[in-house]
Amino acid sequence: MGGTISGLFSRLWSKREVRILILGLDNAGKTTLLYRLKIGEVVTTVPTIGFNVESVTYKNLNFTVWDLGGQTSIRPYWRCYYANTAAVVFVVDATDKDRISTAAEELAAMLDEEELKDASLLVFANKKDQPGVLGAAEITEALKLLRLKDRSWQLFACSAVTGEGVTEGMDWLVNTIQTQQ
Ligand SMILES: Nc1nc2c(ncn2[C@@H]2O[C@H](COP(=O)(O)OP(=O)(O)OP(=O)(O)O)[C@@H](O)[C@H]2O)c(=O)[nH]1
Ligand SMILES: [Mg+2]
Repeated sequence: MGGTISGLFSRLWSKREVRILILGLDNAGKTTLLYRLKIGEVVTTVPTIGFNVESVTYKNLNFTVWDLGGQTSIRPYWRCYYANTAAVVFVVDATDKDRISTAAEELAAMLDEEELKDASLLVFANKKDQPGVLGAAEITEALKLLRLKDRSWQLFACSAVTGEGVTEGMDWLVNTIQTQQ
């Protein structure tokens, strides 16, 4: 009985806030993704100075989704948001071949952080609506994802603009978070 009650409480508690961070370099499409999740539409964005935060209900889970600015000068502040994060959605601009290595460095530094050791990782290779983008295999390689240890991760190609691939990624995330709780 006690187990049932505490199980119920933990489910209620987890319903209160599943905290998700959307991270990635500037111009990756994080804010576009956030508002696609929130309102299902493409919004006109400006570079994020600071953050946007929205409550998003997806498949009966209530997420608090933080979209942090990705500019070089803002990245040092990402760490202020790491505590109690269930999952990181790392958005890569698949058209940006020149900066994939920078994205890889930022990802590696982030995953080294103790506060994120239990966080799942969803990588979105964004802007797949554009021609000649980096493929999933190339991004997996560049981000060294196959070397990740003790981490639930998955990569999906998507377009925050057309919506293609976003549901597939979010479904994986919901399943992963639910099985971990
Ligand atoms: N073609 C295409 N453009 C996209 C896609 N997602 C975002 N963009 C565009 O990329 C630009 C940057 O998008 P944002 O969502 O503002 O990028 P961000 O990652 O929030 O950038 P910062 O706030 O500076 O960190 C905008 O012009 C978007 O319209 C996509 O899937 N396809
Ligand atoms: Mg933004």
